[in-house]
Amino acid sequence: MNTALLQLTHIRQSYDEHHVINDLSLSLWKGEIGCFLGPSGCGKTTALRCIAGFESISDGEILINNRCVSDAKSAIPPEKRQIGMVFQDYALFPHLDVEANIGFGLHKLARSERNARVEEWLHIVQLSNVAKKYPHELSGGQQQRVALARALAPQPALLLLDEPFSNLDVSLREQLSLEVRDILKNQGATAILVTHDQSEAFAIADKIGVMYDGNIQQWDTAYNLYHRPANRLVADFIGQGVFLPGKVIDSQQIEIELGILKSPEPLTFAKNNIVDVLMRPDTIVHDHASSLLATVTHKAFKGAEILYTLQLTSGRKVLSLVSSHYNHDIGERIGIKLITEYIVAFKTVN
Ligand SMILES: Nc1ncnc2c1ncn2[C@@H]1O[C@H](COP(=O)(O)OP(=O)(O)OP(=O)(O)O)[C@@H](O)[C@H]1O
Repeated sequence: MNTALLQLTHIRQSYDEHHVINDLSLSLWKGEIGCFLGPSGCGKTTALRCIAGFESISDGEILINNRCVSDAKSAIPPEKRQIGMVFQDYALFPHLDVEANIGFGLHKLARSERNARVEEWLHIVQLSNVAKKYPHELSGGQQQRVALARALAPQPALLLLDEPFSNLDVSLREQLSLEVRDILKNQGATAILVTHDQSEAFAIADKIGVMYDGNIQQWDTAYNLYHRPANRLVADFIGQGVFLPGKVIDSQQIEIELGILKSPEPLTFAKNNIVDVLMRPDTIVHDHASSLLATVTHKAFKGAEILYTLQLTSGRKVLSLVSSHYNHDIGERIGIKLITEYIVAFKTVN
């Protein structure tokens, strides 16, 4: 018995001759928050629209709660899929006040029950004090909270959020995405979010699908996408870093110019293979006592940390994230050491 709340199996979708979704599969479990992350045009919104039922699919199958809602031959209309939606532009009803917006999808409930549900959601999204106001009288963040409450009040099986924070300024975006995560988790809601903002995806999602050309390259936790990227596309897209050439010594060791890296698990390369090894800014750690030296060629102040660009003896450059208490000058030579839990390496492309 399949227990995923949402299951996409080899789905395809195209506009005319243009294939937008190519053989996309995923499982999202009840109570999980998923996210489609990827560059513009990779098909994130289209994938969400297929799940919502606004687009039909030409191949594969979409199941919600074990019920087929779309396949190549048939599709259940959006309003019968038990989904809630939150859009980038909030899409609130301008002629209805906050209370009426939240109560909009609750017409099947008796009036007292509906009022109680609206009251409860006003409290959850902390908008009881503006219950009688109209959307145009609210800030962007408040409007998005109303949209969230309106979508969740009817208790949908699945909530879909399309770039919900992109109209908000950066600081509010981060704060609201954490708030929304808490609300979804407290309600036990299952949700999928579309974004091209990594920090937003990291802040809110349990599982993130990095998309390219209409397919998911890796469906995984933020930690694994960053530390254990499945391929070069994911490694390049997620976080920062550079590749250094390395030589495979044996099944668990690779030599790079900074020393020998040991892998806790067997590597898939043959001895003497030349590979590209991913160096994240947190792999290169500042260490006064180290005799391994690198020259500061650039620095970007980030507040708590400084992101240094360091030139190695070979002339190659790496990044290093260092506490901003260590404020070095351009041209200074500083001690570094390597900290790696996993080795991320890919076959060198010529
Ligand atoms: N209604 C449409 N008709 C024809 N082509 C479309 C339509 N909607 C989207 N596309 C095309 O499908 C591709 C994927 O679009 P989609 O909006 O899903 O990408 P996205 O990853 O959400 O991008 P963004 O981050 O820019 O919103 C793009 O090449 C786009 O031009």
